[in-house]
Amino acid sequence: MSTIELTAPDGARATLSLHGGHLLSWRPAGAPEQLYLSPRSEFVPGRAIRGGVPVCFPQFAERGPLPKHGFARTLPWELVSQEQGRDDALVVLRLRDSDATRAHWPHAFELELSVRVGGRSIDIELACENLGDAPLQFTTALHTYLRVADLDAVSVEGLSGLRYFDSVKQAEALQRMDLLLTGEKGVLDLDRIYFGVKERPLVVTEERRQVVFTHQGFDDAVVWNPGPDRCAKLADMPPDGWSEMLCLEAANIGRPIELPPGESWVGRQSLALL
Ligand SMILES: O=P(O)(O)OC[C@H]1O[C@H](O)[C@H](O)[C@@H](O)[C@@H]1O
Repeated sequence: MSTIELTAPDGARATLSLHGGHLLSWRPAGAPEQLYLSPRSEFVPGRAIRGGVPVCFPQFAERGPLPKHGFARTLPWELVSQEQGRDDALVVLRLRDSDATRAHWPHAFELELSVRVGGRSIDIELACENLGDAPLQFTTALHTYLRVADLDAVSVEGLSGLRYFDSVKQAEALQRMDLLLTGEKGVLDLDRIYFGVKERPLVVTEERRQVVFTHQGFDDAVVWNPGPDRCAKLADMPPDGWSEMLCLEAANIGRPIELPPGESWVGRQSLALL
């Protein structure tokens, strides 16, 4: 599979795959790998990579008639540009409509994924332009798999007061506390869509490490960990893989993005290692 290596002058690095327009690895300057990539992931055309940052587009999960999470994560993307700045490195990838996309979704569109890495942060930007002459509508997510040493020691802050849909219990609930302890027994098998997160920063803490997630253009956030039982059923995950990852996804699910002809939408997820 074709991969692209980005290296900023300060040594911060990222690796992307043209398959799926998929960010596979992020190593901030002077720090180890921050993303989880399953050692059992398949890297074959037509299948999604397990880990990194899959692009869910134009449908999140099974909330519609399209294949799960849409088609963007399973198709080949093109390289548009790659450059090194004074203190960062940037790559832009593109996916345009094709026979493969029109077989599922009858729209002319251009999707661009831009990744900028430098210092202790990474910006992942997804843009969609409607190239057709009819309006289009989509849901989307940047499905980021954060690597953690031990899920039991991880907490997420920034979600208090938000409504969420619990996809495991198939029920809505309110997040009362600011702290979400991801490894707690009652919380394992965590699959929640938090609505109206907007630009609130979400802070993931694990012992002395903190990663701050900030979003622009995304209204919602998904927190997902399969837990041991569901993980055992995922052929592309090792049995204990669930304890080494936490997905924190920037998403637009509750209110699909509607684009009139010629209009564009842009969403950005930034991760900073403190
Ligand atoms: O296994 P995948 O198709 O990659 O989906 C992985 C997960 O993605 C999201 O986080 C959804 O909320 C989950 O319900 C889903 O299980």
